[in-house]
Amino acid sequence: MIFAATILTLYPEMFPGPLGTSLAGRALGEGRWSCEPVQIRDYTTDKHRSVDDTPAGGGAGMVLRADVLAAALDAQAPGRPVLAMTPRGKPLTQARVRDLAAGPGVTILCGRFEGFDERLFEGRDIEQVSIGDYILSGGEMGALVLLDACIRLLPGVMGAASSGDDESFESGLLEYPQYTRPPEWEGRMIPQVLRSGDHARIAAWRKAQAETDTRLRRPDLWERHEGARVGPPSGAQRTRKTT
Ligand SMILES: C[S@@+](CC[C@H](N)C(=O)[O-])C[C@H]1O[C@@H](n2cnc3c(N)ncnc32)[C@H](O)[C@@H]1O
Repeated sequence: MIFAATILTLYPEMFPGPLGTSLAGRALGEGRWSCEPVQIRDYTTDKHRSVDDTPAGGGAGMVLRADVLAAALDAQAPGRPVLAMTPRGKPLTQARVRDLAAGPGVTILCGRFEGFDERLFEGRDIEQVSIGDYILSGGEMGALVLLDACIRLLPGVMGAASSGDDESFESGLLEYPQYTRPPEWEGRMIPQVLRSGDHARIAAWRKAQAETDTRLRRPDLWERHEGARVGPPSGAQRTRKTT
C-alpha cells in the first residue's frame, strides 16, 4: 500500500521540497509514498480568487475562509485522516506518527496569516496538530516535518528496519548517548563499557543513561514514563483523594 500525502496549501511549490532528497526522496522515487500538493486558491469562486478575509471582531491580519477550505477538502479522496497544522492543535508525538504511518496516508491543511476560521473544525472532521510551542509563518514547514517523520517509518525506507525502534520517544524516553570512532578525541574517551563487548553490560548502561538523561533534560517525559510504569492510582486511593 502506498502512503498518499495530499497537501492543501497556498504554496504548492514548497512540496516535496526537502522531501525530494535523501531517504524520503528515494522512497518517493521508489513509489513508497506519493506527494500531491493542491492549490487552495483553485477552490475560490470570486474573480479575485480570495482565500481570506479580515478577522470578525477586528484585529490584525487575515483569516482563512471556512467555505473555501471546505470546498478544497471536499474535493479530495476520502478515507484518509485530515490534519490541519495549527499551534492550537494537539502536540505531535511519535506514537501518533506511528499510527499515521501505518495507515493509508494523510490529507494536510496548511494555514497562513492568522490561521483558520474556527467553524471549519465544527463543520468537518479534522485533527488539529501542532509541531511545537512556537509560531511558524505557515503550516507548510509543519506538514514537511510531519511527513518526514511518517515516511522514514514506511516499510523499506530505512536501511535497517530496527533502526526506527530504538530512537528517542519510542519507549517514552530519550535515547542513550551515541559514540563512534576514533576511540579517543581531544583527550575524551568513548566510555569503557561500550568498548567491552559485553552486551548485557552495554544494554544496562544504555538503559541507565536513557533514564538519567530523560529525568534531567525532559522532566515532563520522565513524569509521564514513570506514571505509565507505576500505573494509575487504585480506585480506593482515588476515592480518598477526591473526598
Ligand atoms: C502565523 S501562524 C498563525 C498563528 C495563529 N494566529 C495563532 O496565534 O495561533 C500561520 C499558520 O502557520 C502554521 N503554524 C504556525 N505555527 C505552528 C505550529 N507550532 N504548529 C503547526 N502549525 C503552525 C499554522 O498553519 C498557522 O495557521
